[in-house]
Amino acid sequence: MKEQMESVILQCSEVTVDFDGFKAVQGMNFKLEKGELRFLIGPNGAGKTTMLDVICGKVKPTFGRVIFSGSVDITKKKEHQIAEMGIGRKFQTPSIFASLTVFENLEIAMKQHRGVFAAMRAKLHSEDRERIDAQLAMIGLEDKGEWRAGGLSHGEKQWLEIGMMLLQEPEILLLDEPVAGMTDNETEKTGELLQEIRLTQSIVVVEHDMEFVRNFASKVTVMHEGKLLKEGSMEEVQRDDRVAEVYLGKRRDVDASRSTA
Ligand SMILES: Nc1ncnc2c1ncn2[C@@H]1O[C@H](COP(=O)(O)OP(=O)(O)OP(=O)(O)O)[C@@H](O)[C@H]1O
Repeated sequence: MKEQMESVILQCSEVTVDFDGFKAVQGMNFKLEKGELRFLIGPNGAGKTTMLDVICGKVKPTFGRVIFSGSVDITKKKEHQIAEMGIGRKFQTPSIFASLTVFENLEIAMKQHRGVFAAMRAKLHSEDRERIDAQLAMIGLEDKGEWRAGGLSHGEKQWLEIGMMLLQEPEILLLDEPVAGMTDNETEKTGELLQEIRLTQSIVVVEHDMEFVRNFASKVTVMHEGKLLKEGSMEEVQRDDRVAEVYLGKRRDVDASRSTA
């Protein structure tokens, strides 16, 4: 039992979000294990992004608890405190410094994490440089460290931002549609990157691209109208009649070709 508790990194219980009388999320339960790569899917307006907003503290729930790392209820914490505790959020639009190099972007992310004194230190230690080089290799940009970040492709910018997040050493990464707008090749590489990250961290991905989900998900959570509709493997989710029903008219999302709708 104790072991089971320790393997849970995030537990959301009965989370409800009310926007002026409209319940975007209603009594949502969500449990994430350490090292999980979880996909959160559902039709438009299901409440997926709002759930990510709750977990990173951008939106405060009107009811419910979000327990991080077994003990802390983060609904009581401020957004920056939650980030410092180890929950990193990546939004759809990359927030990189376009005029700086790829290496400099990573350097800033690392120094931010270490605080203001480190940020003022002019010189990078050799171990810092090694850390950044290792990060560059992990995100597949080892040959582009000296490139201006603004000159990267869309997919590469997304990877750079993921690399910047990783240098802040989060325990959970929250990603909102990371492969939207990517080529097939970039999408595949992103899936492989997420598989590598989950060896050391936990990840929640909100995603509409069903082929991507099928290829890389082990467990999928389906939301509909602010509630949990179904949770299980992609096969289980696809076989579920209620899931098929909520996707009716959008069947291609669940069944067939790539969609980034
Ligand atoms: N700040 C807000 N004020 C009022 N309503 C909101 C606010 N943010 C979201 N909503 C509404 O809450 C519902 C859930 O939105 P949310 O963005 O969480 O859905 P989603 O599942 O992420 O959808 P999508 O896949 O289209 O991004 C929607 O009906 C949306 O219009």
